[in-house]
Formats: sequence, C-alpha cells, structure tokens
Amino acid sequence: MDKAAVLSHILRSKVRATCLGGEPPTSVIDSNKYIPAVTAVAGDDGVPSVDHAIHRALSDGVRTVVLTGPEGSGKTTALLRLVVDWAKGERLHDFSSVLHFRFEEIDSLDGELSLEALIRRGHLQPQPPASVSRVLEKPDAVLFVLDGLDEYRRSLDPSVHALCSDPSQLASGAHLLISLLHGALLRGVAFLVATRPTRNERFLVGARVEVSGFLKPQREAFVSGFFTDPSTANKALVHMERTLGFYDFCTSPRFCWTVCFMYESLIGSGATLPETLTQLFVEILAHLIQTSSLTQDCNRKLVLALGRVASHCFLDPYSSCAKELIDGFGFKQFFTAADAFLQAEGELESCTFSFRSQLMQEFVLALAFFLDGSEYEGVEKLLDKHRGAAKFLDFFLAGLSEPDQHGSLEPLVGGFAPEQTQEFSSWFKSSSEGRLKGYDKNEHYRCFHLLHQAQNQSLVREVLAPPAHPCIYHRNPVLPDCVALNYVITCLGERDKLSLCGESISKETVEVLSPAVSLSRTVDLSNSSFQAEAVSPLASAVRAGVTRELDLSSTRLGDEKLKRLCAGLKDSKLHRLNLKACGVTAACCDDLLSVLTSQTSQLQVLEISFNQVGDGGFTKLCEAMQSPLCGLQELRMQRCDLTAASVEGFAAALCSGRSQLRKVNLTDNAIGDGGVEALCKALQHPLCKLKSLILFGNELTGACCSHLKEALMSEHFSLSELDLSVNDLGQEGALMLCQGLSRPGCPIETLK
Ligand SMILES: Nc1ncnc2c1ncn2[C@@H]1O[C@H](COP(=O)(O)OP(=O)(O)OP(=O)(O)O)[C@@H](O)[C@H]1O
Repeated sequence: MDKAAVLSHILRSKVRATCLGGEPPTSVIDSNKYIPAVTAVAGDDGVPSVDHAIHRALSDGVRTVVLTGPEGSGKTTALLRLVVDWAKGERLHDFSSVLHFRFEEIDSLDGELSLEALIRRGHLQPQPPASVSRVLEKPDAVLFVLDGLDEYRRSLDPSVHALCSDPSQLASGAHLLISLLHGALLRGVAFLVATRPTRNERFLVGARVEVSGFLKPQREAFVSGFFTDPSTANKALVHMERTLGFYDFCTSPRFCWTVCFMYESLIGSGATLPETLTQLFVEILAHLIQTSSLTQDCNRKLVLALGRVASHCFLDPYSSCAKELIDGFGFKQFFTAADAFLQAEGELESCTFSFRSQLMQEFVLALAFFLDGSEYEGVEKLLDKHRGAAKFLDFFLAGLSEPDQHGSLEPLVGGFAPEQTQEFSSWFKSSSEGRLKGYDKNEHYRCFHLLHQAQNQSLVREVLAPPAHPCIYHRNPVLPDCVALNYVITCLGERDKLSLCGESISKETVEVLSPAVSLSRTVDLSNSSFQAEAVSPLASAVRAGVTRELDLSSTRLGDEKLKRLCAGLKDSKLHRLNLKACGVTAACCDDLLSVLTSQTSQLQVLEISFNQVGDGGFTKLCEAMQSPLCGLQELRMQRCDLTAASVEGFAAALCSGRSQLRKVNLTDNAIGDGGVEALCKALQHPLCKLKSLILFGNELTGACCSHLKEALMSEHFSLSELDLSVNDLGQEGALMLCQGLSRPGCPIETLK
C-alpha cells in the first residue's frame, strides 16, 4: 500500500475552519497543532491519551475498538492522526493496510458492489490492485477505521441481516459492512470505530475507549497554541476557565476552538469577554449573522427558520432534518447563511442537515421563542416538548429574557416580542418559587443556574429573599452548581451560614466558592474530605471575609493540611475553629500556636476534641494562652490523650494573668488525681479566672477530693461550673466536696 499517497491525500484535503466547526482535523494535524485528547477512564498509569489507549487495545490483539465520545470531543481527529502516523511509519506497525471510511459514506454507495470494490473506495487512498489482493489474503494485517457510527441509520444487529461470507459476492455497501463487522467476511481484520453514544454500539463486541477530550492541562496547551501572543493566550485561558471551564462541554476541543475564535475577535476589537454561556452565544450568533450580511428582516427570518429546524432535530432520533423538510421550514432565501449553523450529510438531493453545535441549536430555539411566540405554546410546553434532548434551553431562555443580555442582538434580528419576555418572567418567578419550596437539590440548583444566566441581582433578591427563603440549599453541588450557588450568594450579600457538610472539596470547588465563603459568617465543612490544594484557598477566603466560625469537624484533615490551613489563617478574624476528629496530632500544635498568637488573632473558641494531641500538644496550646495576643476563652479537648504530665503547664497558663481562658472541657482524658492536684493549686490563684472545668471521665478517685475541697474553700476560687462525673470519687470524696461547697460565697452554680 502506498503510504505516501495516503499521507498526501489526507493532508491535501483543504476544508475551511468555521466558527462552530473548528479547524478541520487535517489542518490541525498538518500544522502540528494536535494535542492528544484524554480518555475518560483513568488506568493504573493515570489518565492515558486517547491515542495511547487505542494503541494499547490494538496491540493487545483486540479486533474491535470502539472510540466513543460526545460531539466535538476529537474522535475524527484522533482517527485521522492515527492513520497519518501509520502512513508515516510511526505507529500501527502490525498493519500493512489501514482503510478509512465514514459509515454514512458506505451507506450512500449506490447499487451492489464487491468487497474488492469497497476496499478500493477507501476514500483516503486510491488503491492499486496488488494492495487490494493483499488485504484479501492477509486480513490479520488490515485495520478498518470507521468514523461516525452515530449517523448510520441502519441496525448493526447481526440477527436481522443475512450476512454475506463470499468475498466475490456483490452486495450493497451496508450489507458488506455488517458482514465485515461480524466476521463473516475477512475474518481477522481489526476495526477501529468512532461514534457518539448510540444504540448501535451494543452490537460491536470489543474494547471501548471513552474520549473525554481536553481537561484543563490540554486546554492550556490548546489555548497557548491558538494565540500567537502569550499574554492574550493567558487572558483568554483565565477567562475561559473561570466562566466556562466547569461545564462538561468545555472538554470538547471543537467548543474550545469556537471559544478561542470568539475571544480572539472580541479581544482584538477591545470588547469585554462574555461572563455567561448566554452572553457567549449572543456573541457567536451576532458574529455568524454579521458575516452573512443579510438585512435585519432576513436575519430574523433566518433565526426563526433555524428555531424550527432546531426543534425538529431535537425530536429526531438522529438529531437531523431531511432536505425536503428544511425547504418547508422557510430557508430557501438564506441557504448560504444557514451553512454557518447547519452541516449537510449525504448526497445533494437526499441529504440531511444537523446543527454543527448542539449548544447553538438550543440557543437559536430559545432566541426564536422570544422573537415570535406564535409558533410556541408557552414556555412550559416548549420545555416539556424538548425535555431530555435539550440540556441548556432553559439556561438560554433565562439569559435571553433579560434586556441587558439580549440588547446587542436587537439591531441584528429586531425587537423581542414583549409578551414572550413577560410570559417567561412570570413563569420564571412562579416556577422558581415552586422549585425552592421543595427539597430537591437539583431543582434548587437549576433555579440558581437560571438566575446566573439572567445576571440580574434584583431578580435574585426577589426570588431568594428571606423570609420566604431564609436558607439556601446546598448539598452535593458539582462544580457548575458551585458557580451558580456562588453567584446567588454574592448577589444576596453577607449571610449567616454556608454549609457544605459531607462534600468532597477540591481546589476548584474552593476557588469557585471563595466569594461565598468570604460572605458567610459561619462556614460549615464538617464531614467533608479535602484535597490538599483546597486548603490554602479556603484559608484565604476565610481570612478575606466576614467568617467568624469555621467548622472542619470530622474531616480527617491531618497535620499536613492543618499546617497549610494555619499558615493561611494567621491574620483571620475567626472567632471559633472546630477541629474535632480531624486526625491531627501534637505535630500541628506549633501551627495552632502561631494562629492563636498572631497579631490580629481573634480566636475565642477552639474545639480540638478526638485528636491525638497528647501532652506535648496541650503544652504548646498552654504556651499560646500565656501570650498577650491570645484571646482564647474556650478550649475543648475531649479524648485528646492528656495525662497529668501536661497539667503543670496548663496550671501555669491559668495563673499567668494573661490567659483569657474561661471554659475548658477535658472529658475522657487521664488527668488523674495528680493532675487535679496541680490544677487545684491554680484554681486558688488570684489571677486564675476559669469559670467552667469539665473533668468527666478522667480517672479521678477520692484522693483528689481533699485538693478540690481546698480549692473550693479558697476565696479566689472562680469556677461556676465543675463536672466531675464518671469518676470514682466515692462517698468520702463527695462529702469532702460538700464541705468545700458549703463555704459562704462559693461561686459554683453547677456541679456534676
Ligand atoms: N486532538 C486535537 N488537537 C487539537 N484540536 C482538536 C483535537 N481534536 C479535535 N480538535 C478540534 O476540534 C474539532 C472537532 O473535532 P472532531 O471532529 O475530531 O470531533 P468528533 O469527536 O469527531 O466530533 P463529532 O462527534 O461531531 O463527529 C476539530 O475540527 C479540531 O478543530
């Protein structure tokens, strides 16, 4: 097989880049802009590239590899890259022939043909007869690369076809194809099939490689390659990540291309970059419409016609629309302009049209709704009709309903129908009310997303204002939900509590929610798990805002992460820090000491129970209490492995005259009688101001009661609460306590 001919055929094909279609795969490969897309499933060796995963499957002897991925995820490009690499002799050395077809192309072949003829039609390369015979003779060394199974309208179910097994038999292209795929013809050939998710996939037995597309590192490489100026590239990347990077579809290389293309044009003209998905699509539509230079009336008709096609395609099983219907939708005058939005498949007369981008399909449908409501029976029906197929239709409706968002389109497509915007607004308010009354988190988040698209602060306040909605529901948000949640919280301003208990907190989550954290007086992250990289941004958000209470209980934070947290919390205005059951040890107490004694420390309550702090750790905390900068008033250290050994230091802190500590809970430690003896000395000291001491379950016996009595008798004794429960004080001990309590003026109010 003439590999050089294959190569020049592929790389010769010159298709134009388009705003919604992206740069053609061949041009991407030829100009060395190819960035390996990644697979969805991480293996032992991390997240492998699609190329690597295909290669590995084929090298393992798998005969059918199905490459699946959503629209624009880079399947075609990966296949072509593989064929090019093979033709250059860089990969797939086991295959002497690689044949590339599109399913749809085989299906549209007229009449019957032989297998030989089919092989010769491999559209990427003209096949000399000798190489065709080689294919027939050595099927093991043949790879069929088949693209676009999702567009194929026939079933690949072998049970509904009589397979053909004679290579010389004439049959339709489709018949030959299914016979090949199911091993009746050329048994032993390998197949690499690319498809968007489709029902036909289940008839292909073999390995699956799921394409994720571009994650953040690939996007970074892509954007840097797109812009020639590094500072523009950086501006574009930062903006794209902040405003779009959290949406799943941002992994699509095609979408990334469209975004970069639009950013380039907007940055070039000095315009501001879009903040929301709706704003981005307003810009894209404006660009596409301006390019076709039609009159305003024609533009409006074009959008209305596109709206009809969009609705039809959503309901069609192949997301497409036949040519005869297209004509009926009122396109005739603007066929060329429609080309920017629609792509045709198949022979001219029988071709079908589909949208180049599903997001654009949803956007034009939303826009058409606002331009002319006569075709749509209200927003509820519009959404019902397209439910399941359209994912962002309500986003775009919400965004476009706001004059600030759609204003720039009006000169191009004419005014929005006022009754449509009014209908949407009243539907939006009443449906939000209904959604927010229930306890379905998805409904709440959906409402926040729509508010985010609308970008109307007073609307957020109207919809979410207390007392109707005193709290905002935030359970298990995924990253896009966090963006919407953050938006509504920032619109509402300072609030009592942000609670994300039991979540898995990543760096991205914290970065997105930072403004919301800063605006919340209490931040409850209990029972969550933290990525190490999430901790510093969390501390910065806490430090920057009004947060007074941070609950990190049961987070298994560990010393390393707590150290990072402390480094960031040094100058915070935190009053309460809950580190209960965080898996920390004495190793982090130096860091806590530095938080407690920082210049602006306002920490009053520290909960560090159920950690193995031990005597060493407690001693450090006591050191902090002696600093004039430390304002700690309450310390909770239940079950912290404390013994009498650390009480000496504690007693010294209490008598230092600098300690602000008023309440201490030492439940379930092993202070013992020796520890109490030392404490009782402190309790008689005139500078000791402790009010509450809890020594529940501390291995105390009657032996310590004489010291306690002595303390109770002291005129300087200041405790109003003393808890000695679950200790073995005995009757004698109790009697001694009673003697102490009988002192006139004894301040004890609660004794347990
Ligand atoms: N690996 C890549 N490196 C750089 N750009 C890419 C890459 N993959 C895709 N692109 C860009 O994205 C566009 C769309 O990619 P491609 O056609 O391969 O996607 P697809 O998954 O086959 O889409 P569809 O499901 O619509 O057929 C390409 O035309 C190209 O501009």
